Amino acid sequence: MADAKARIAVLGASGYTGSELVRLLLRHPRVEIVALTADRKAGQTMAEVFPQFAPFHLPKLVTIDEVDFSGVDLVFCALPHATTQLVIKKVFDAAPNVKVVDLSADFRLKDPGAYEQWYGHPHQALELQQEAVFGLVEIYRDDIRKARLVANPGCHSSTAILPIVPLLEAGAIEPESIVVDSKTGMSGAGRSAKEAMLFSEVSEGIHAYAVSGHRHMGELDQEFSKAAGRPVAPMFVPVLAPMNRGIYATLYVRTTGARAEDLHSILADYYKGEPFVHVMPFGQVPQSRHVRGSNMVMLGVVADRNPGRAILISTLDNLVKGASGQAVQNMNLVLGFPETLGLDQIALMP
Ligand SMILES: NC(=O)C1=CN([C@@H]2O[C@H](COP(=O)(O)OP(=O)(O)OC[C@H]3O[C@@H](n4cnc5c(N)ncnc54)[C@H](OP(=O)(O)O)[C@@H]3O)[C@@H](O)[C@H]2O)C=CC1
Ligand SMILES: CC(=O)N[C@@H](CCC(=O)OP(=O)(O)O)C(=O)O
Repeated sequence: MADAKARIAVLGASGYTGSELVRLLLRHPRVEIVALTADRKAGQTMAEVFPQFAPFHLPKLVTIDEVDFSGVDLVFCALPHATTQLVIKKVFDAAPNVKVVDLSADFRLKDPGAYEQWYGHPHQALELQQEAVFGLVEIYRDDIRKARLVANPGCHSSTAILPIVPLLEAGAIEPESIVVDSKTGMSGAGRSAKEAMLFSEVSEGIHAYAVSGHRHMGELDQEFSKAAGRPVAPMFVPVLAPMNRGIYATLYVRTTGARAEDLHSILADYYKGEPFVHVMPFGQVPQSRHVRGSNMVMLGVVADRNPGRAILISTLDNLVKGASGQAVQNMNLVLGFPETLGLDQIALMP
């Protein structure tokens, strides 16, 4: 784009990922927010819903039907799963040249059967499902630059795919051995979460959920199988931890003969020069607070006492690199901006 600012709409701005987008976009030098939508909160101002935005001039929250998409360059869609398919179809009908970055799970799975298996209903926008590009920049950068519709990956999935895919591509780990233990903060459940997310239900404790099959398994199967060149079905258990933000995954693998140090070298080479993936020195362990509020992913590789096994640690902020930061990174590529623009936040510590 020339020097004019890109006109941005955020659908679902009254939710957690939508408001995180607004936080990031307000500091982005090449964009202008022209529309913000909500459902139950339509008619309110952003400052009424999120007082931290009171000092900023922002459009009022409206319903999606009130947005004129012909005046928009890029739409972020931060709506619940399933709602999104029909909304994006309508957006493209109204404005075929608009770009869309979708934060929901609706366009991540390429195989319609896999979508139906994990989400319980047939996909309602099959052509768009095939058109969408999986929005994990470090793996699909070139495809994303050319995309009209980018499907931001899930937060658990991003955390696991980033350390595992390079190792599978290198043939350095046994695909059948992968175990992903992924702890998540509560904001992952969204702002309209119900009783199970109350402070009194979640604080001072920790528990696994969706143990017999979490829908992000579909994304892991898809991306791991592609990297390995054959079907892979990892073990994956999500765990809810009493923190607001963050995904902290410990991943266990058996190697195909490589030492843990070799796995570390593969990851360090793969992510050399990547602005948002930091591979820690061998044996060092990142913490979730090292990435909180930033678009960074931190990876650690530790040797197991058994030389044929290794432990990987991967952590990111579910609302930044796991959602809205990743989405802005995608927007930067789609609109031809420098990839890191507006994403220079350093983690909040403590
Ligand atoms: N939270 C996270 O860490 C992550 C979330 N995601 C995905 O991003 C998307 C948004 O998640 P999140 O921000 O957490 O969700 P929230 O529940 O916090 O926000 C949902 C937003 O969508 C609006 N909305 C709800 N139902 C409708 C509807 N039927 N029509 C139009 N608008 C509607 C809500 O409006 P109102 O407030 O007025 O009801 C709100 O603005 C989801 O698909 C989620 O899976 C992806 C990665 C990480
Ligand atoms: C704590 C919690 O409930 N987390 C959500 C994951 C949120 C996310 O990133 O995934 P989607 O974008 O696919 O919704 C879950 O496990 O379903």
